[in-house]
Amino acid sequence: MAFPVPVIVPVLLPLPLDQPYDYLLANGDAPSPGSFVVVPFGPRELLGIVWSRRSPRPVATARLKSVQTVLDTPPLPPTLLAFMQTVADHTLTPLGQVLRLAIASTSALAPAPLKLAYRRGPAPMPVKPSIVTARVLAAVGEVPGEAPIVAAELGKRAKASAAALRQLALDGLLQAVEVDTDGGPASPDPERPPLALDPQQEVAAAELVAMVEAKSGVALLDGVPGSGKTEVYFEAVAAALRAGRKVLVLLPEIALSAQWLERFVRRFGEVPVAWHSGLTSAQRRDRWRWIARGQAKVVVGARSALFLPLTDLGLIVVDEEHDQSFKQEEGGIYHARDMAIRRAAIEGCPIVLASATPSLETILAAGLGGHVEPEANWRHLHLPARHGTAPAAALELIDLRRQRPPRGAFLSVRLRQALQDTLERDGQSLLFLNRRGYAPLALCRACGHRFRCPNCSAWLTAHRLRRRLQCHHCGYGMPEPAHCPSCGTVDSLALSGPGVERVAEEVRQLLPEARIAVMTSDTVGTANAAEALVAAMAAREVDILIGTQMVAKGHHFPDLLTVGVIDADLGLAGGDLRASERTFQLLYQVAGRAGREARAGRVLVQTHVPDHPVLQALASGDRDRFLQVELAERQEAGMPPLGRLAALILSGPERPLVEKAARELARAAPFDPDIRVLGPAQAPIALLRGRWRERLLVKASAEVDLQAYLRGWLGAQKFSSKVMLTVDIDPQSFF
Ligand SMILES: Nc1ncnc2c1ncn2[C@@H]1O[C@H](COP(=O)(O)OP(=O)(O)OP(=O)(O)O)[C@@H](O)[C@H]1O
Ligand SMILES: [Zn+2]
Repeated sequence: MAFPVPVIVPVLLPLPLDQPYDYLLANGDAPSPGSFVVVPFGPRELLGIVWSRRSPRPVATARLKSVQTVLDTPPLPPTLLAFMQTVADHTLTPLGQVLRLAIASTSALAPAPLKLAYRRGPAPMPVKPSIVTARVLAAVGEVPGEAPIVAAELGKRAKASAAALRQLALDGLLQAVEVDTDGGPASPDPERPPLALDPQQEVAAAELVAMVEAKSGVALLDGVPGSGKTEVYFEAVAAALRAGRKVLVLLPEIALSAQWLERFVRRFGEVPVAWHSGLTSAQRRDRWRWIARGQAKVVVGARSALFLPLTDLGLIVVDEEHDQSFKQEEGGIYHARDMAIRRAAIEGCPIVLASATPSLETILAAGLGGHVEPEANWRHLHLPARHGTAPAAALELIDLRRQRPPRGAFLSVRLRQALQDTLERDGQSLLFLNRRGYAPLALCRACGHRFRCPNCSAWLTAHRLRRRLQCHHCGYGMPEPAHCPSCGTVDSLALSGPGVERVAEEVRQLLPEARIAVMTSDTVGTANAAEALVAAMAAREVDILIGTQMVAKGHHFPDLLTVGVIDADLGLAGGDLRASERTFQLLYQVAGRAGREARAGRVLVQTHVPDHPVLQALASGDRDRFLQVELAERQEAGMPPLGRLAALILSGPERPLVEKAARELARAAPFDPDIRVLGPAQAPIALLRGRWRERLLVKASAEVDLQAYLRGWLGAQKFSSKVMLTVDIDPQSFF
């Protein structure tokens, strides 16, 4: 006689741990890897998932605790489990922390709400049924086995009250059951007619469709703004849908993507399933379930969507692949574009990276720029011209050293005239300044005291609308002071430099008749507000839109004729490795908003350094030469993408402890002739949200297995509980 044998199941918990723990499951078959379970952990109960690999430190069976519940949520698919392991290995993030990314919210696991429904019950047909009874029984069908009908629907069809149905159930003529009525989202239809593609679009679309059919490949879809990149990759989306497979599209700031969604609906007739941080918990729950059950055919989302339990993927798209928002900097540091390439490989599907200004990483991998051979399986698809007749907008540099704005103002005469002309020609203008608030610096006129954040090494930014001084790193804020805290002088607050609010003030004085709107995360705090403002701009209810990088992204405003860049030099200061690359990307993208339809556009760029390579590249339109020069410089310096970097950041509330830990860590670095460890050095933002920060930078040549080196080094380190180590592989920011 066989006794039920308890099985041992490894369970991964969403904690910063690298390994699963073993648990016992009494009397049962081991649930498949990826299944959701609830287990005791210390005094708590935690949700975890069954992992595919046993704990490397086995514990005697007698001491193992038991799994409490196995949920009937669909298990995470094996490809997602493999992907999670890949992310953990690449980013040196504990596996359990990666799991946390994949189980975005536990409420998402709640089963679908059930509805009351009726089917035919066991009691025999009455000889003389009432009229209502006859109608109801006709509606549910004669045989007990038939599919139940939801109560409300049945009541309507048979013109019967809820009470009448209940009575019939008591009589056994009906049988009450509960059904899951969530049929999932409507499916986008690939068979709707696409736009007629122009020849260059046609060629690119055909290549992408071929990749979808071949189920592999990485394509850089490199097209100037307005060339129709979206329309082109929509054809690849259609091909994947026709093949019965699913599609994941990653967009930066999905909350801002109303125009993209509209175009999707025009092409496919239905909205895709959107996934982003602005969802309510009910929306999150429904959508997660649709995805887990395979009902969502197209999912569009911000970087977090990369960890959704999609199966049968036929295509991944990363739009605006160069965008900084794809890098998650906290709670598991990863780059969604780089990880998306890995997920595509695991899923066995192609991936499209779309951009008008690809990152140097992508340029290099695609073999563009002639530096190296493209990586195997990479393709470069080029759309060199705008769709339609609109010529590219003319770009003019305004040398602020010669054409100085009037005293106390920030717009040169040339730019002021352009705004006025545009208004008279009934066109719209866009002014871009990548700085929120009114002024970046607040100081006392009498003693020069500057206001800084108590929690961060940063100056406070003045926000006029709210009459407050604010820290953009930690959110600390204080009301505008009536007197100087240092010398006591009353009314001595001076605000220095421009932010978008101040530019808006200047434009309002200049063109009082113009309708002006400001677009920053302060003025449009929610996705709905952003959507409304974009709609107002598209509907010509705004003459001049002034904003931060929020205005640069993907918008298509047919009557936008003039783009003005208030301070092109802003991003060039500071000496960040990617300062030039990023400034070029941002300005090129903003410039691309001008003159997108019938009327020609122009772009005016104010700068103090018109000879800077970035500004010369913008003025000449020679992007590829600029990229060559940048790549050559990176090669010279051994910097990414031609070399590799990792940043180690130590932080904690007590400065001496952090500094000591950083020194000890540096001292313990193993020798390797191909690796240099730089630092420790105080971080540029030495105090952030009340934590002191020290940085080390690890620099290696491209062939080195940096992760292996770091694992060997960091694995042996012990830190005080008051010091935290954060590892940032391929860092994008260096603050
Ligand atoms: N073949 C086509 N037929 C009709 N309209 C098109 C076609 N291709 C593109 N368009 C239109 O041209 C505009 C620009 O296209 P789209 O936004 O796809 O370009 P893009 O390259 O993604 O631009 P950006 O990089 O600026 O976001 C859109 O309004 C789009 O609908
Ligand atoms: Zn702060």
